[in-house]
Amino acid sequence: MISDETTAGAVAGPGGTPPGPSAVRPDPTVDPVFSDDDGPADPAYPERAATDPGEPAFSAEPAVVTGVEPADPAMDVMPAFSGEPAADVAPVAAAAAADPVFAEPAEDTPSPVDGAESTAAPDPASATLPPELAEAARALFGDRLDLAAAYAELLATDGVVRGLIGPRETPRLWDRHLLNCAVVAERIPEGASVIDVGSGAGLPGLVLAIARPDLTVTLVEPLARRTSFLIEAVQRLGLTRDVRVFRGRAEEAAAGSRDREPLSADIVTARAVAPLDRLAGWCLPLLVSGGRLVALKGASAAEEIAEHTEAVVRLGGGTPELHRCGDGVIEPPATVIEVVRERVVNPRRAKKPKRSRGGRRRGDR
Ligand SMILES: C[S@@+](CC[C@H](N)C(=O)[O-])C[C@H]1O[C@@H](n2cnc3c(N)ncnc32)[C@H](O)[C@@H]1O
Repeated sequence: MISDETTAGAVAGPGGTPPGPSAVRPDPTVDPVFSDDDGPADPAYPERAATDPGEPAFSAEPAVVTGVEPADPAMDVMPAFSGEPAADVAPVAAAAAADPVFAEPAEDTPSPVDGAESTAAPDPASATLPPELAEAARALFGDRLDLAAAYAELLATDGVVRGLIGPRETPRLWDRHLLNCAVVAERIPEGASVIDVGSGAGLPGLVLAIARPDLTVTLVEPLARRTSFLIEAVQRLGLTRDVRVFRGRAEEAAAGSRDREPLSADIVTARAVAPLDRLAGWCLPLLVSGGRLVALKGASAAEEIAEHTEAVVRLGGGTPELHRCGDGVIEPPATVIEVVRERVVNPRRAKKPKRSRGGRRRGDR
C-alpha cells in the first residue's frame, strides 16, 4: 500500500527537498506577467466536502490578484492556442484573435487547490514527498518521479505565490492532488490523445503527462492567469513535445474557428469542473466517436450518475459508469465516472421565427 519509510530518501533527499528543483526555478526570460482577474466563481457549481478526495473542498476563496504588475496585453486580447505541440519552447502560439468567442470572459470556478495570493514566502520543502507515500508515488511515476517532484515544488512555490494553490494545501499536494490524479492513468489506453478540460494549475492533465510519456495532452483552461502558469510549467518541466495549452472554454475548443480545426481526443479528463450533465455537454463534443470522458469525482459520484444519466444519454453519451482507480496503491482509491461518446448530437438550434407570405413576422405591425 502506501507506506514505505525506507524509500522516501530517494525522492526527498537529506535536506528534505525533492530533487529537480532547478527545473522550476523562476527564469526571468520565460516568466510572463500574471495579473488578470479570474472573475467570480461559478455559482452553479457547489463546493464539496473537505473529505472528498476526488473533488477536494476548496481551500480558500478564488484568488483575486491585487497589487501586481499590469496584465500582459497579449494574453488578454489574444487567447492562446498551440495548434501543434511546440518544438522546444513556447507550447502556446497565439491564434483566433479575430474569433469573438475567444474574447468572452470566463466564468471562474475556484480550484480545489486555489488560494488567495500569498504574501508569505513559499516553502519548497512543503512539496517534499511524505515517506508513507513514496512507494505509491514510485509505482505511479516510475522513472519520472523526479519530474513529478519538480511539479510539486512548482505548485508549492509559484503556484502559491500566484494564488493558484492555498498555502494550507501544500502539505497534501502529493496525496490529494498528484497521486489522486496519477491513478487515473490506469483508465487511459497506451498512446491516447487526452484533452484535460478545466486544468486549473494542471490537474489532472499535467500529472498524467508526467506519469505517461506515451500520451499527448492538451490542457484546456479559459483563465489567463492559469494558462500562463500552465505554459510556464510545461516549459520548465520540459514537456513541450507532448503537452500543449489551449486558452478557452471546452465549448470553444470543440467548436473550432475560422483559423483552427475543432479539437478532439480519444480521452477527455476533468476534475472539479462541473456537474456531470454540464460536463457531458462540454466534453462529449471534444471526443472522437467511441472516445471516453473520464471525470474524477468524489463521494457524490453515484448520486450524480443517478441524477444525470438521462441528460448524458440525450447528449450522445452511453450510460455513465463508475470506476475506482488506484486500488491497492492509494487509500482511498479515486473515483471516476466514465462516459463513452456513442452518438454525435448536434446542439439544438434556436427555431427561426415563422414568417408570413409577405415576409413579415406574425404579429408584426
Ligand atoms: C475548480 S477548478 C479545477 C481545476 C483543476 N481541474 C483541479 O482539479 O485543480 C475548475 C476549472 O475549470 C475551469 N472552467 C470552468 N468552466 C470551463 C469551461 N467551460 N471550459 C473549460 N474550463 C472551464 C475554470 O477556469 C477552473 O480553472
